[in-house]
Amino acid sequence: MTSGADRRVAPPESAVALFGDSLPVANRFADLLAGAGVERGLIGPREVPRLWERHILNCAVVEEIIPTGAKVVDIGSGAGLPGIAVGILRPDLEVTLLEPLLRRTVFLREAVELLELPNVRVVRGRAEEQKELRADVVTARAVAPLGRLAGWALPLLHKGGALLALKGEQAESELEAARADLSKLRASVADVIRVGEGKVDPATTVVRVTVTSEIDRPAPSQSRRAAGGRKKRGRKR
Ligand SMILES: C[S@@+](CC[C@H](N)C(=O)[O-])C[C@H]1O[C@@H](n2cnc3c(N)ncnc32)[C@H](O)[C@@H]1O
Repeated sequence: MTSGADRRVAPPESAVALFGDSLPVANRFADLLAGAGVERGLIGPREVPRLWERHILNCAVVEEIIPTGAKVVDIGSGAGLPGIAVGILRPDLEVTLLEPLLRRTVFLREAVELLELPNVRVVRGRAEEQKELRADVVTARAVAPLGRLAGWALPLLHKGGALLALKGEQAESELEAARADLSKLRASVADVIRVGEGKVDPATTVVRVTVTSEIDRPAPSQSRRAAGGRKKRGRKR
């Protein structure tokens, strides 16, 4: 994978302060995005000068509202945002990068290996098709409108878990527009919060949707039927 050394963008002071001892790894990630990320079309070349502020730092600060040791699923990770940025900063988290496109999962697997991130793994697939994945926190940036995203994310969450959707300045109006959809999905409370104040400018706007109910599990008789399709006829005794 090309390192992007020729397009290297020096980390700003804010990155030095935020990443601390992890700065060399974050720096390697920035180089990968500027190199292979641009060459393979995962990041636009015009993003390179603003890789740190607009992408890596903007995403990494979400860690502020992720509990210690949480299982995190990053839906539509793309080039690893926010999943890899958060995984670098928080080795206590178990991060799954969920991405359907092969080209992107190849990049993500190479990046995770090169950056030596044992707490980050890559799963290829669409969020709405996941049967086994469960999480304490789901993150997503620039993947889908809030109502649709919540429809994919909420079934993956444990009770008390939260979807953290990184949104721009339209976050409040997007949340209002999605309230009816949210109320149909699963009992939840939603708010808009700003994270990274004083660390990144502008601060990152997050719509947080916290689930307050257990995951609906089909009753055993229903699940047997669902698994087998038609109801099995027993031999008559
Ligand atoms: C615009 S990109 C954003 C990538 C990254 N999150 C970022 O902020 O740079 C949207 C990503 O969502 C992925 N995606 C689209 N539909 C998806 C789905 N149903 N489940 C999971 N990922 C999906 C796409 O393949 C793409 O990588």
